[in-house]
Amino acid sequence: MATADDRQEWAGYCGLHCSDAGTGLSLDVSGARMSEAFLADMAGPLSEALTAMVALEAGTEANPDEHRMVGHYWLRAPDLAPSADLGAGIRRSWDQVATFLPVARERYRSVLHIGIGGSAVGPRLLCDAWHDRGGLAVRFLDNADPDGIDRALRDLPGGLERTLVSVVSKSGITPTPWQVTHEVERRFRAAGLDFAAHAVATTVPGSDLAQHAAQHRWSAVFPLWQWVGGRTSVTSLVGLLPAALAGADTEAFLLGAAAMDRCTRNPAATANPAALLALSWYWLGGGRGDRTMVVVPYRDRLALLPRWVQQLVMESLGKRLDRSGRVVRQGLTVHGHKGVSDQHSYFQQLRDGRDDSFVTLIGTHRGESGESALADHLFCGLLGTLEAFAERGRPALAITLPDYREHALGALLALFERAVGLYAELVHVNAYHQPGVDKHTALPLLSLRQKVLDHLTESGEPTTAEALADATGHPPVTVHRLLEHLAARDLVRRDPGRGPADTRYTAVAADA
Ligand SMILES: O=P(O)(O)OC[C@H]1O[C@H](O)[C@H](O)[C@@H](O)[C@@H]1O
Repeated sequence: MATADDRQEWAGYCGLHCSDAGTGLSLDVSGARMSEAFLADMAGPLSEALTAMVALEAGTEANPDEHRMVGHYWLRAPDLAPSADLGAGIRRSWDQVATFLPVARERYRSVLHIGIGGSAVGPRLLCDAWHDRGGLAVRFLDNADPDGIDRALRDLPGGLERTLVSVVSKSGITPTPWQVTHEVERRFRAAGLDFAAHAVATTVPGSDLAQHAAQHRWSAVFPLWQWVGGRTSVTSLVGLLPAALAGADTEAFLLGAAAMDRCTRNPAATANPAALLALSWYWLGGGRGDRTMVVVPYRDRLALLPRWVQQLVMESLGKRLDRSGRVVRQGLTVHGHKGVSDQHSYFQQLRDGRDDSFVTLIGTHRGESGESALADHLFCGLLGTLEAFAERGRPALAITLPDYREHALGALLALFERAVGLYAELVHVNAYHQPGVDKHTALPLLSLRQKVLDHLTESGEPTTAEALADATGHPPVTVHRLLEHLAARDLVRRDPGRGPADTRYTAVAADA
């Protein structure tokens, strides 16, 4: 017999349960326990947010700080683009991939995808989710770690001679992809291979990367546009090219995203899953991100989803200023990995300790055809977690998908893109620029590295960090930290003293 609490829970669940027939996605935000009064109070701000979203999709300068439009929704609905030219450009980019695919499949067995941030996180999620679609083996070089490159090149199907190098950088100037590309080019040269014949670039026309690819006669250059941000580029060729090379059905992926976009244009909040998510985030975090969002996909193939959501949310919402220039230091912290695994780790704190987060559990009803009843163990882990959090009064949201195939995943990613855009409107921040990101943090230290090695080589004398600081004009702490690294790499000899101040360093070898 249902108790009064059960009936109350049931009423709240039914009132806010949102299912979209077009995508099969269902959203349950009842665990947020939003009040009727809150929903009523937010009707106005939400209406304004939805109106701003209509203007954004019509091509207004929704990113005023960079004087740009925001066009990732047009990527899956080119007819929405504010000009026929833009729409035609998007379709041409699809045609360019379709033409390239058979050539690539014939010539290559592997892909080395070089990119970082939004030029890697989304593509990696797609290629991991659909790793067995029978296409090329796609490996990601998304960090400046030579060991990571060695690992990616080890046992590369077909070896370097059958490998396509796909360099993705919207701006075309991000240092790490450049450094990694030069390193990979060295590996190709050492193997006696013509790197340019194996290389393609995806970047904004006219960028340094585009010019470099043209000058060095790389195989192809695929287009990006300034009105697509890195964190919202997964439905551009940034995601479509690697996914297509991996053998995925990228048309279904775009159709799923477009279907969710249609659903999240609905002005009725309770029928708009993105609106419900944005309102839940606002309610749970007081519009200040006072609770951390923990994203937990209950599928191994979606284990990289939290990293994609993390960049999308935190790079969009984590802003010092709001749109009127007030200092707000906004944000919404995201972490997570996968269920059920995480239930046996940090869930202890989430249920029992600090009450400063909310979970968003993401499950799929189906996996691979004919999978065992273990899939029910997995899904019941999700359901059990919802109950367990409710029991402790800890907020938990749930998103369920029919499966993790292209259409469903397109819908899921589009849902989060729209929810972030609506939430940003509710808290009045520009979600589409990233003034806090410095692409060039390593460059001054690399320059100092060379100065230190040159100085030690010229002097030949054991030298302290402070003396090198004076000689190079850098703080002694910075110089000492770098010297300790160079000593550990046997690039300088370290004569230890009692502490950092009286340790001396001498050059031992030419710059490695
Ligand atoms: O694609 P790129 O221009 O190389 O940029 C790669 C990344 O650089 C920065 O970190 C931006 O904040 C990210 O949004 C972007 O995805």
